[in-house]
Amino acid sequence: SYQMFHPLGLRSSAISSGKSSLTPSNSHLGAVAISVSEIIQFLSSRFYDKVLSLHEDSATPVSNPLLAFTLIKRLQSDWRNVVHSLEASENIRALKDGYEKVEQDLPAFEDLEGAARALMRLQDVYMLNVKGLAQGVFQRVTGSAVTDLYSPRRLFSLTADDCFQVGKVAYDMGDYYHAIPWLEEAVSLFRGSYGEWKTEDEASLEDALDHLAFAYFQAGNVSCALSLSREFLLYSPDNKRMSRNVLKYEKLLAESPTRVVAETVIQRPNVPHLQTRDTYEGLCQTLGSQPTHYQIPSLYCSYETNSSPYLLLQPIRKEVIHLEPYVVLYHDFVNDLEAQKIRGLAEPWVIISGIRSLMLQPVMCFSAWLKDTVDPLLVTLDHRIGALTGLDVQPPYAEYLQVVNYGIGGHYEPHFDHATSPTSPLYRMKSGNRVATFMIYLSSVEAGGATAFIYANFSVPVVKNAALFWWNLHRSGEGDGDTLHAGCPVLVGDKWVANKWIHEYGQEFRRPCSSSPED
Ligand SMILES: O=C(O)CCC(=O)C(=O)O
Ligand SMILES: [Fe+2]
Repeated sequence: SYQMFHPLGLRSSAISSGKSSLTPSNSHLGAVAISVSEIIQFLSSRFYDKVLSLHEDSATPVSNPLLAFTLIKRLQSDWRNVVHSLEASENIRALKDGYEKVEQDLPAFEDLEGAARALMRLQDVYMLNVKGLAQGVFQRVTGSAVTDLYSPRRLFSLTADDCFQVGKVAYDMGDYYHAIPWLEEAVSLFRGSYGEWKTEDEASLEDALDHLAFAYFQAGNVSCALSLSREFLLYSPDNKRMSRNVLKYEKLLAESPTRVVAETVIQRPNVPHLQTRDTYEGLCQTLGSQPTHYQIPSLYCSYETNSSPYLLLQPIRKEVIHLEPYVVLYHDFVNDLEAQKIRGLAEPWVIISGIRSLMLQPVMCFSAWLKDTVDPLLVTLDHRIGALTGLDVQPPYAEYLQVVNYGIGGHYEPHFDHATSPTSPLYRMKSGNRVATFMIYLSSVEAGGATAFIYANFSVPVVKNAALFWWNLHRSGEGDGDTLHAGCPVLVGDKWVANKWIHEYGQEFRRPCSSSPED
């Protein structure tokens, strides 16, 4: 029996999934998907079908001599004729025209760069193994221990060219710490598929060897650089530059043979918050590291009514997570419908671009401010927050609800919610500093995304529908330095939170001041 061939490098999967499952609200990506699917439909209705029909019944055993002849003829000349026909060139023109129409809406190189950096951040924070990532699994490797951080239902592996592009982004930034493992993976995958050229690939085994050799050289590992350069010359023996490199590396090694064994430890590139980075990443990995209630009796769970008639009817389960700073989690503060409704209200403002929201650049999140007049639900929530905390959350004593959406790799660097400088724009509301934060988790995430309190040394996993409350200021009005916190990168999933920031004014009788800075 004969194998099916797909012309034009189109895979059957790409054709059958013409109109992808993306929703129209996912603006750019949706628009692209529809246009591309039109092109594919155009191709499939004419050219593709024609070639397909040439191969019909080719899987059934050939017993009829006429059939045998026509089958051989189809494969020998008909297919070639169709491919070289005028019709084929018309189709290729249609494909190009369609591409040019959508080209400016497609992701730019900066988007690819941002996505690659997001992958590397996930790799760092969760100590993910590159080989595993390339195979579609999310494993943390510490020493010889391997932990599955997330088990996807469907494995989605990366190609050699995918790994090369990630490595290249790091390489171009002089970040050999990240470039090396990704280029290693690219080299190993390219080696395994040598000779199977893919139309969509930009790089080849030679490119990967070339970059990896130079990355090793830059990192001080001359012997690796030498053996990779020699391998390169097996494929491209005429490359003058590489021949010169090989001579240079050989000379270096001859001059100082100790380089052969020298283990070079490459440093991870400096990132902001270096001093707090290790604690932060450790807290993100443990996904909720607050001490258990058995260990510290002062931490407890209770049903909160706060003597409010509103809450007597429907008490909310309160879990005290930490005492200094005082952090509590209110379970089921909202229900699924309410959470969905708030996400929906914010969505038009949050989704700037389907593609860009998939993997985002530095701040890594999009936010929307929802005024109480937008929907009665916001007023209900204000009442609920007020009843629960005993604080006045009417404007101007609290800000509008801020809804934040994090894409994959999205995170929020360590920060304080309160103003730490007298010139902060937070004082424009003329109601003082942000005395407290009330943060609602509007979605669950599959992996990652915990809220980490760096100096206080604990983290809270995302608990859908729960709300986290903490005081940002001491009773004296001074900022509580121990509230430094961060949103850990989202490994898998779509994280949504809503913040209600409560200000100092309006709370004078609800949270009386004290001159003791410890309070
Ligand atoms: O997303 C988180 O877990 C933290 C968010 C946060 O700190 C903020 O929005 O100010
Ligand atoms: Fe915050």
